[in-house]
Amino acid sequence: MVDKKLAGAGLRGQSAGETSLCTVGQSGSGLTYCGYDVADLAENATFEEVAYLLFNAQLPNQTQLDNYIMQLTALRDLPQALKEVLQRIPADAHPMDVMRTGCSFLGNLEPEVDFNDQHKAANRLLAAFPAIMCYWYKFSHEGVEIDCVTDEASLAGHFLKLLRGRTPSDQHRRVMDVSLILYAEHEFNASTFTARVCASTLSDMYSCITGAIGSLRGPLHGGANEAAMDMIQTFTSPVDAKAKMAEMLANKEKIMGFGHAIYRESDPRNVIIKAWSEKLAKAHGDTSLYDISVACEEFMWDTKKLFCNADFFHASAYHFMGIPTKLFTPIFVCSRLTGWAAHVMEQRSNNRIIRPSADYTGSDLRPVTPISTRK
Ligand SMILES: CC(=O)SCCNC(=O)CCNC(=O)[C@H](O)C(C)(C)COP(=O)(O)OP(=O)(O)OC[C@H]1O[C@@H](n2cnc3c(N)ncnc32)[C@H](O)[C@@H]1OP(=O)(O)O
Ligand SMILES: O=C([O-])CC(=O)C(=O)O
Repeated sequence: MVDKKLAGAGLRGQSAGETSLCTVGQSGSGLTYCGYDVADLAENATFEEVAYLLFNAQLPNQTQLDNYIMQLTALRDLPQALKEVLQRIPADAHPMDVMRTGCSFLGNLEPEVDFNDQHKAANRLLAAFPAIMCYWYKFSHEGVEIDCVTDEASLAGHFLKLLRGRTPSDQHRRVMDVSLILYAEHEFNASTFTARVCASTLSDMYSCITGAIGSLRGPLHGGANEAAMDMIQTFTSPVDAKAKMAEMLANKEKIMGFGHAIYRESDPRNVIIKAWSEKLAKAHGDTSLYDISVACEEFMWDTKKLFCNADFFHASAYHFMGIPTKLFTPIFVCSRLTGWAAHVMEQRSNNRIIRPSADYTGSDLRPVTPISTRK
C-alpha cells in the first residue's frame, strides 16, 4: 500500500470541491479539523469543544463551552411520538436503520423550515441521537422504557449512562469522548459527500443527515467496526488469528478494519485508539482480545502492507467497555453528525448543485421495435 496511487475508479484522487473543515493524509499532520491536529484535540479537548469548533470554525472559550453544553443538555429528551415509533421497531432491526428512521422522523416533528435554523437542527440531532439509539435498544432488547435525560454533562457520559443505567467510570467516559473526537470529521468521505450532494439541492438538514446515515451503514465505511469485532471474536489466539486471516486472504476476502481510501501507510487515529484499547484491556483484566488484535495488525502489515484504520481497535476498545457490538456503528453516527452538519452548512454557504457527468458505455442509438417482434 505504500506505493498506492490516488487515482482511478471511485473518483479517487479527484477534487470534488473545497473545504476549510478538514485535511486528510497530508504529510506532517495526518488529520486536522479546522487547523488542529486530531491527536492534539484528542489529548487536550472534549467532544463538545470539537463539535463547537466544527460548527463555528473556532474553539470555544470557557463561557461559550458552558453555554453550549447547557444548550445541548436541554435538547436531549425525545418527543413522545418519536418514542412510540422507536417502540415499534423490532429488536432484530439493523441499528443503523433505527438511527436513519429516528433522524428522519424527528425531521417530521421539528422540521428545519429555514436555513437560519441549521445550527438548531444540528444541535438537536447531536443531543438526541444517544437517546434515539439507547431508547430503542433498551426497549426492544430488555423491555425497559428508559428516561432519555441524564445528569451527565458530556455526550460521552450521557450515552454510557443511558445504556447502562449507572454513572460511568472516568476512564470509560474519557475513552468514549476521545472516540467521538476521532470519528467526528473526515473530509469528503462517502457519507459526508452524500450529505453534501443532498445539501447542494437545497434540501433540509434532516434529509442530508438521513442520507449520510445510509451511506455510513455499509461495511466498507462505518460498518467496518462491527464487522471487525465479529471477526476477532472468532479467533481463539494470536496464532489462530494469523492462520484464519491467511485463509481469508487466500479466499480474496476483505479484512474489515484494514486499509483506507486516502491514507497510504497508517491512519493517525489508530495509534490513539489502540493505546486506549490496551489500557482498557488491562483494566478489564483479560488482554487476550487485545493481543489477538495486535497479531492481526502485525499479520496484515507483514503480508499485505495493509494497516489498521480507525475502526479496527475501536472494536476491542468498545468491547472492553461492555458496549454491544450492534451499537458500534450508531456511535459513529453520534460523532460524525458533527462533520456531516458542518459540511452541509459549508456547502450551503457557497452552493452550486453537485451534478457530475458520466462516461457513457451503453448501446449505440437504436430504434424501439414493435413488442411482438422482440425476442
Ligand atoms: C471509518 C472508515 O470508513 S475507514 C474504512 C472502513 N472500511 C473497512 O475497513 C473495510 C475494509 N477496507 C476496504 O474495503 C478498503 O481498504 C477501503 C474501502 C477502505 C478502501 O478501498 P480502496 O481505496 O479501493 O482500497 P485500495 O485501492 O487501497 O485497495 C488496494 C488493494 O488492496 C486490497 N485491499 C484493500 N483493503 C483491503 C482489506 N481490508 N482486506 C483485503 N484486501 C484489501 C484491495 O482489494 C485492492 O486489491 P486489488 O488491487 O487486488 O483489487
Ligand atoms: O475517509 C474515508 O474514506 C472514510 C472515513 O470516513 C474515515 O476514515 O473516517
